[in-house]
Amino acid sequence: MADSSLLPKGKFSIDLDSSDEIEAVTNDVNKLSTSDATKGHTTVIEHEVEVRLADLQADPNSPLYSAKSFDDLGLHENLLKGVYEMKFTKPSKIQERALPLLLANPPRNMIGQSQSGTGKTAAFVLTMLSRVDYDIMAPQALCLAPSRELARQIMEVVLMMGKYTPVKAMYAIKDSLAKGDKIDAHVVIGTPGTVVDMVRKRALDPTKVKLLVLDEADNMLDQQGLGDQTLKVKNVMPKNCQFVLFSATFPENVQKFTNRFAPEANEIRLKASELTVEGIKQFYMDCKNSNHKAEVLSELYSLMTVGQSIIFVRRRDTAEKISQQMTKEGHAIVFLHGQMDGAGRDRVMDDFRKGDIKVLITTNVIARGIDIQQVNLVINYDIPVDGNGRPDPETYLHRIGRTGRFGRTGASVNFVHDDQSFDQMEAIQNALGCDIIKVPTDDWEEAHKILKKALK
Ligand SMILES: Nc1ncnc2c1ncn2[C@@H]1O[C@H](COP(=O)(O)OP(=O)(O)OP(=O)(O)O)[C@@H](O)[C@H]1O
Repeated sequence: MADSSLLPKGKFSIDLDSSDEIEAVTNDVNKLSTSDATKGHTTVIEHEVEVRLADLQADPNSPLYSAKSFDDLGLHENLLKGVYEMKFTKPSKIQERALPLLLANPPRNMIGQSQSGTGKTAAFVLTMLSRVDYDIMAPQALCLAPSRELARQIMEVVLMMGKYTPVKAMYAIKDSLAKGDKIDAHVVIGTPGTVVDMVRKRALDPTKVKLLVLDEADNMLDQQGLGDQTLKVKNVMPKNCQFVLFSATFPENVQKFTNRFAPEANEIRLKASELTVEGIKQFYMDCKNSNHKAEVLSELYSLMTVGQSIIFVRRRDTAEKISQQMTKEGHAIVFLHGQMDGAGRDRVMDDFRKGDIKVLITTNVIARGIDIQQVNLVINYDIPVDGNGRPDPETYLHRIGRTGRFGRTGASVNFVHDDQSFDQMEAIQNALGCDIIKVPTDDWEEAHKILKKALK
């Protein structure tokens, strides 16, 4: 059968040093509800943001800079139509560097790192949509993400970018497939446990998969978390499958796994000093004790006019408790954590995306990947620590990266309330080499002034 993929034929060579420089289709996404909000949110960008973005995209030191246009990246015209309809005018650095390497033949593995909010999703979605042979209705590109929320968001991007292609995409997330049904789609977006389950039940045939993408790859390979399931998925992939790993962070302890997972990969890496996003101003507030944190939070929200914000806590019960307290005080707030059922999580996320709800309180379950451009404040109510209680700079970066998306500005505020939490924050600050500035809790006028300036 003729190959009807959207790959440019014979256009690229593999060369790491080259880095310098319809009617839509099947919306059958396993009948799960998806939000309309993401469709609109990239299309309406305020004038100020546009000006700032144009400046950044012209600045060679910015991660949003590129010398090329999307037209130069060898993408099929049907994909370019999708990209331009999303109002993407120029690629970011990671898109410009990664796409030619990802699309080159023979396919080569990729380990790609770029700051939060710099457009990694488009890089791998365009690769998936380019590699698929649309004449064959079988899973050929599989993308794994750490949460159903992120899988749903990636699906939205697949459907928008693939609007002028005949792509059919389906979910492999919990409850997405009725009993006895099978995945018949070109592109599959899922979470690793459910993919393993579907393969075991023969609902997902992995034999024609050409491309496996791990979004948030360091998280997906974490040996104390999803690593086991992700490896099981890898083990059923065909021999010549291309492995593509993307994240904003690749901590040292997962590097040996990433290199083993994706051998001989083209690698695009960041230096430690490049990890933080310049547009996100970082603050902390020194609270007297853990009860005082709740008071400071209330005070903060009664004083500030915040666009949308996410509050991160360590424990699910804290999320519920604070949500109840703030609801009583009249704030439109919802909580989301991993113990809730899928439909409940989807509802919360959709309401938040639409902007109906302004404040979302959550655990690390959505610390990564979630892209809501209106979020301009992230609060670390609890400083992020890993499974062993040690300060966790990677999770910190991902959490604060929920704001300051693609050149936008935002603020993050850390709550500390004792020596231990202060030391944890300081350890994160030192690890990332960033400045976290104090905002007083005893002078609200001053606090208001500082934060208002940052949130402008
Ligand atoms: N070339 C572009 N021009 C304009 N906007 C873009 C471009 N590429 C991506 N975006 C937008 O930038 C935002 C961030 O992109 P994306 O979610 O892919 O970031 P990311 O690098 O995956 O971040 P994270 O590490 O947090 O997952 C999205 O809203 C996306 O639509």
